[in-house]
Amino acid sequence: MKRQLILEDGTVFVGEAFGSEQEKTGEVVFNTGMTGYQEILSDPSYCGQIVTFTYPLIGNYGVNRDDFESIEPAVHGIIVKEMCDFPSNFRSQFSIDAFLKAKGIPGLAEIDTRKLTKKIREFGTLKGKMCSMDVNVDEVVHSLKTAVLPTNQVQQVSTKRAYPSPGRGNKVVLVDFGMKHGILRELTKRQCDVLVVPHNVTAEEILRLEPDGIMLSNGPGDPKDVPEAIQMIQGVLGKIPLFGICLGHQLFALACGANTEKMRFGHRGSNHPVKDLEHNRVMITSQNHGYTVEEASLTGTDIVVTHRALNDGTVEGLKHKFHLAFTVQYHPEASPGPDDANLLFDQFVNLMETNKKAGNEACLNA
Ligand SMILES: NC(=O)CC[C@H](N)C(=O)O
Repeated sequence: MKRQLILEDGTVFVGEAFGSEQEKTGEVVFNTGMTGYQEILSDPSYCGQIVTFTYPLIGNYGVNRDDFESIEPAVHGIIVKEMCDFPSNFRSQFSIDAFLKAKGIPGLAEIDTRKLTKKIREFGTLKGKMCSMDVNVDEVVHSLKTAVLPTNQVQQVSTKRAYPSPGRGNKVVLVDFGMKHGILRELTKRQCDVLVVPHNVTAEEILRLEPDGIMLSNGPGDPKDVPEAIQMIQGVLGKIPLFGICLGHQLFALACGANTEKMRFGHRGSNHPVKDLEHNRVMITSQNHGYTVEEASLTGTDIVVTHRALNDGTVEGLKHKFHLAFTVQYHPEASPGPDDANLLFDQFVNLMETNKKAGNEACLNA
């Protein structure tokens, strides 16, 4: 069966349909990872987006029960050059096609994904719609041009209620803005006693729990659409050690008085080189972001750049000059991708330990 992707600039890509028959609109983005499609399609930060894979063959090792980054995928569509119909792997339980059908997500194969990616690189991310062949293209283009992207993605994917992930180590409040489960796995691996809380938790609620640390997760959309989180961060900063990832990093920057801006086409993939400026080391990182912290806006704030993207020089890490708080724009939990930056979770545990030993003084006078 044929299906088409219609873009807001009028471009139409006709290919083979797979997955669900639902028609969905979204911001079309590309991911340059060579593996890890299951983690990518279940990463809640893709909420409302349609993901094109630049790697030409997707689906060959199937979908298994272990590699999900969320229970309900929030992505609005998947585009590939070639979809493997007969996956082969000892862990595979179903095909992408069967999985997407069950989850109401449309797929499109056999289109020129290089052409689509080049277009996005040149013009920036575009709104698009995955449609059947009998729609009126002009009408769809018109509706895409006037469509406003949603602003409530974090609300859609964040947990509705707090839930524990018990451990015997440091007490961590993990704020779920659309958390990848890899973050929870890394904290659990380090024996942390985690309480996952919804995105709209207040600073008072967190302080009442007396945690040893607070972790801000990744999440979808524009960080400026989550003002309640910015306020919460201002309320806990300097009182509890803090570690933020991706959306958490952007929210931290906003809370400290810096600014964020939308990038032309963002960073999505598991092969992004980042320089750790403090240790003069380069890491290959996993990334998925369309916004970035505007470097010029850091002047006059109390935060400094600790990491930088080597491809385009954008800010990839920050730390507070006076408080125990640091954040990264990339994904140290990997899943998918290289775990070069995994030690940041150890660094977070060390901060919590240091602060506890100092009777919380370290946090105030870092
Ligand atoms: N993975 C993330 O947390 C992404 C953050 C934000 N939604 C962005 O696109 O920049």
